[in-house]
Amino acid sequence: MAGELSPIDKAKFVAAKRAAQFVEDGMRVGLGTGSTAAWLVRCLGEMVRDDGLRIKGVPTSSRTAELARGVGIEVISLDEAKWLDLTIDGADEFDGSLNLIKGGGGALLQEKIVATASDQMVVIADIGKEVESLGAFPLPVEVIPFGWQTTQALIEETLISMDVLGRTSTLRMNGDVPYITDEGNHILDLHLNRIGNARQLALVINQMPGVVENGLFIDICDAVVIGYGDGRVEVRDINDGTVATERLDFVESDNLFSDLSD
Ligand SMILES: O=C[C@H](O)[C@H](O)[C@H](O)COP(=O)(O)O
Repeated sequence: MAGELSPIDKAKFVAAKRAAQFVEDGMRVGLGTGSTAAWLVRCLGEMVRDDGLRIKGVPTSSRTAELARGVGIEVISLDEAKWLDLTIDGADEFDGSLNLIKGGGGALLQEKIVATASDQMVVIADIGKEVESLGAFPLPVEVIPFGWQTTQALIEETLISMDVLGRTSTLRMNGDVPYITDEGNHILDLHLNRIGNARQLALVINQMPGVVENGLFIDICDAVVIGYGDGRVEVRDINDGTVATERLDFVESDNLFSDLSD
């Protein structure tokens, strides 16, 4: 029931519901991963089922692919789509320039490839994800399993030489075993506290042997839809500088909202 959802879940839901309005008939859409993106996929599934919306979705993880198929969205690969009209995804942090940390759910690699292959990327997030400076959320870095400890040591040494605060990293675990991404890799989470120069850090990390990709999304996101627990949503567009706030009045009555609480 709607009343059982936390304010954060309500915020994620309204952000996703509002962002779904950006999706037009015939579009090829990148489908993000995570709890906020899952709301988006459900909203789009409802639009496909009830409004006859025809879209082709490119999922950014096996989890999202399964959910998208389950709600009736036609799923295609990025190679089939080649280029996307729009990608909508969650984020772990976003700053005032709409630079992001992503990968808290382990899907950063496919997410970055898909977002970069899109005309537009829209992030959906609850207001708690906004930060003045990126880095309080541990920065995920996808590394190949071969020699991961050597890669980790190299990353840590480099962070020290760059005088980046924090300097520790941990191998992400799934219970007692290392977490494995969809691409068969591991994730190192870098505990940095605050990232001064995110652009430089992203470039330096990606130059290291063993690193596949990092979770910093710089100059990729075009707009953010921010949800609040009371049903308000704010849409900020970095390209034209517009900010619009509205309240979605369907919160308590929406079928998805009352049926699902994941
Ligand atoms: O790897 C996961 C993704 O980058 C997610 O989009 C990110 O972690 C945000 O997830 P959530 O919406 O569950 O907070």
